Amino acid sequence: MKKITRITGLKGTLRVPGDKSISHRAIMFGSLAEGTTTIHGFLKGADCLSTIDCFRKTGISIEEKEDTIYVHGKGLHGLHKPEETLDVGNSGTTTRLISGILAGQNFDTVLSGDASLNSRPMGRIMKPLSMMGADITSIHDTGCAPLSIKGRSLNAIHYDSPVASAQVKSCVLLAGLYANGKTSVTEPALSRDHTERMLRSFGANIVSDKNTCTITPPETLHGQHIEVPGDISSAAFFIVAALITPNSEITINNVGINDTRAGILKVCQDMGADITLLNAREEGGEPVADLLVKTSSLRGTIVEGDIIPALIDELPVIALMACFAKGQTIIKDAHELRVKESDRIAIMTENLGAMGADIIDTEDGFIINSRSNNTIPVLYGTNINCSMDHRIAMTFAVAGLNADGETIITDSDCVDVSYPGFFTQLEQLFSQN
Ligand SMILES: O=C(O)C1=C[C@@H](OP(=O)(O)O)[C@@H](O)[C@H](O)C1
Ligand SMILES: C=C(OP(=O)(O)O)C(=O)O
Repeated sequence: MKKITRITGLKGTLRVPGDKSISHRAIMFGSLAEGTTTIHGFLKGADCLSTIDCFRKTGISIEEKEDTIYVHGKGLHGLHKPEETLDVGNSGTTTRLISGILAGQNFDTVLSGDASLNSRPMGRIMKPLSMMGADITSIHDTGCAPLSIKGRSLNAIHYDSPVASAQVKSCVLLAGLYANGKTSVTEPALSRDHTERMLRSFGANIVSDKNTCTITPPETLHGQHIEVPGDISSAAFFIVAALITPNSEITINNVGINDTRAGILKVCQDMGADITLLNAREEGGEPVADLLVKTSSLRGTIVEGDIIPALIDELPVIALMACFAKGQTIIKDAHELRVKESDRIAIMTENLGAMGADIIDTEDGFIINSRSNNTIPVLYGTNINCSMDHRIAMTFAVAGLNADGETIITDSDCVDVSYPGFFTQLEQLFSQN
């Protein structure tokens, strides 16, 4: 449990933990490669630890020495049948990506996670995998995990995905490693492209053309060194905190700003935010920069269309930011928020409404108005129900810094899913005033 109260400003420099999406993929692809993959900057959040645990249970040795993770890959056909159910914890990424890999093995597995994970839709991967000839079923016939996967040889397909989801795209591409020809996926808007970039660096032949990418099954993948950039989805909480809290100026070093992830920077710019990108560079095949963020006078905007996949996990904190912007903000085309760790549309509307914000939910987003003509509306602290959803807990920690009274976050430990140490780093920025 955490109690948060209003602060007078955020000052200082920080580095956020490694990117969650890249950390998962480094373990997975390293396990399937020949030789050792070394990973620097790996995110030791609960989700990525679930990925490590699953691969260890399939016989991969993964060690940690002095902040580097060593994955001793056994090649594309080196995994073993696990002796028990693979526990995917709270992690949708682990579940959907590993399913693509397991579908093409010569053994059977069962995957299961926590209550939230086991209520998230898996039909979206069961459908394309079944088209490839995979044997994957929802054990309780709910369309959700636990999943039973009976490994077998797979057929190459072209899949037109109805949803812009990197997890679906990656699942199909990973199954494509084991298919009898070229497998391609077309998505309605481009989702994060870390799988394509990293698999290419491991030696796979992947061609991307607009919203379609095609994989030719490789003979082998080769172990790599991966430098994991800071996670922009984690940086987002500090970006918004500095923008909406008076007297703030912070620098966030080493943030991944891949175009397919950095939609929040575009939205902040549209809202009039004062953010400067410093030292833009490329590290380990991913664009990275340091971000200088200052308190800003914000205006409302419309967030919709193809940018949504590039900021999907940031929408809760963007909705909070909109409460501090002059005028109206409309967020739409974000139906996917309803099937994350919680229904993030419902939970944001419930909690921001309880704090006094003018927010209504729509089928696929929110409409948010400033509460008054003042640029600084008043939010009131209250008890936050975050349904064990890490991004909701962190969003309301930021809200509480700008609310009257106490904001109480009961399930605050859930931040460990993607950001262990979040509260300590946040506190360090206000103790420096
Ligand atoms: O591929 C990934 O690493 C992720 C993809 C996104 O999910 P969807 O593919 O369901 O949009 C995102 O929300 C999740 O946090 C991580
Ligand atoms: C949706 C998320 O992750 P996942 O789908 O991997 O559980 C997230 O981290 O916000």
